[in-house]
Amino acid sequence: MKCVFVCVVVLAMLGVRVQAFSFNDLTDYVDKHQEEYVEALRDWVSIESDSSDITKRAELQRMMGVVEEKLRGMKGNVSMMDIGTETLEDGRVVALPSVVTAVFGDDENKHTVCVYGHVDVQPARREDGWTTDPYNLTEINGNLYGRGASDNKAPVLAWIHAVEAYTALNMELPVNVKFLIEGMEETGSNGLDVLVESQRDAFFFDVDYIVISDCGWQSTRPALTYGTRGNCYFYAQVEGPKQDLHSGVDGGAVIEPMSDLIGILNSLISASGQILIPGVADAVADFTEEEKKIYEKVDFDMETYRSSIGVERLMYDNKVDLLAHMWRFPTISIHGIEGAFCGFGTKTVIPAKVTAKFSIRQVPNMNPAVVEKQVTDHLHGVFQQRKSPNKLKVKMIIGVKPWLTDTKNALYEAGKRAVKKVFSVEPELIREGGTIPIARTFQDMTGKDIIMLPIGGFDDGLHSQNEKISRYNYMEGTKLFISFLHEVSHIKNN
Ligand SMILES: CC(C)C[C@H](N)C(=O)NCC(=O)O
Repeated sequence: MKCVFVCVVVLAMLGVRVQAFSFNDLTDYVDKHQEEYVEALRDWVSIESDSSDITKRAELQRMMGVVEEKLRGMKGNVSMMDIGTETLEDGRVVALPSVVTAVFGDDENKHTVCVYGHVDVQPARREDGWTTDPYNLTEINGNLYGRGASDNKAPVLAWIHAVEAYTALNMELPVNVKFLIEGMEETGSNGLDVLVESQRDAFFFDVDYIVISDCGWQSTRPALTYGTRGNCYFYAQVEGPKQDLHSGVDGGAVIEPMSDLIGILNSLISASGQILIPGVADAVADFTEEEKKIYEKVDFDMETYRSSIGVERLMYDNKVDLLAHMWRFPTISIHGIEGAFCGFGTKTVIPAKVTAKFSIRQVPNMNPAVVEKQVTDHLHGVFQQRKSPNKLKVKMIIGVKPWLTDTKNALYEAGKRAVKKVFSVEPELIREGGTIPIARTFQDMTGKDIIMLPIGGFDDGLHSQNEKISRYNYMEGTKLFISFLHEVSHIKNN
């Protein structure tokens, strides 16, 4: 408190008036700066910071520099943390993008909140079926379309703008705020867990709470998220002839790698979504009656969801089972096959080497190391039965554990009050089917309380064509973060 008093006196002597907290002034500030916020998002979206494409690594590093510059401009204590290198499939060693950290305030009488976010994106090309240029933010009917708009550039900007609003109005930040912004989230947060471990007694020493806004609501109702699934991402490669062959000339003479690959992929999952790999489902935590009751109450309209994603029928015909399979059961998705013919036209090739990419979402109490062995043994077993002369290689590329927390604590209460203040409704408590790789690391390595405070809409189309965030969610989300910081400052020390 003494420190706060001294600061106020010094600022008064310098003729700077410290304004008392006024939520209305802060929200007016956000409303008046809407266009600037949209322009900032436009600048960020224009950078193709795709972490999965090594040819875009310079752009990704430029993106990290833009974040650094913005935070420096706000007079934060900013660092660009080097997180080492990664070795690519072809053996090349390349630098990982720097992680940006920034510190606003070090008042030991205040709580310290660490905001985690990422500014890398999934790939996007106009030809994928986008109606607008994915890297040129385009507003249509109140929605801001662009790759990374919702995942996770607008939420990161909203956090920055929340802090900026306090300082621009000479209003004291109610808590110390630290930022940790990375550029590899979409590909498993490579290098970040090592950084978190090494910073446990440095950057994290005074952090009380970690907040993540890298997810979305389940409906139009604001939500607080208390669980994410993990992910095990696999490559399965079948290699046959020394080069591609002609299916007319050579077809019939060779056992085709693609047929082998499709054959083994077909052994992963049944038509009704049941995982067929022995042992994988055994570790899954029991689905309790208590949990079912929670899911029954979730404000989620299956029909709205079904039509928003454009399918005829969903895998389950009741809300509880559907939510359970989106949030708390493992699922297998087959993403693509490298080396396979996938262009326009009717090329009649026999591909010589094909690599399938698939992933298995992880839930409590699965263990990626165990899943890796189960999948590898299973695929080799099925492949062996085919008696193929081709070669199979199976490799787990990403192995991330799920995250789950208890919401009965002061942090979630602060989140609830913040939502109520801005949206005049109680938030929904939801889980998330996607993966935030570092969430579990934060939990295990720092032991800090974590909250997920999403501002994305349920229909934002993350990773898909026409990803967007609504102007409403972006602006009200900024107000939510302002309110949250204020509410956290009221948490009593134990
Ligand atoms: C909805 C997810 C938690 C958002 C996240 N940024 C993400 O896409 N993570 C990677 C994933 O594949 O889930």
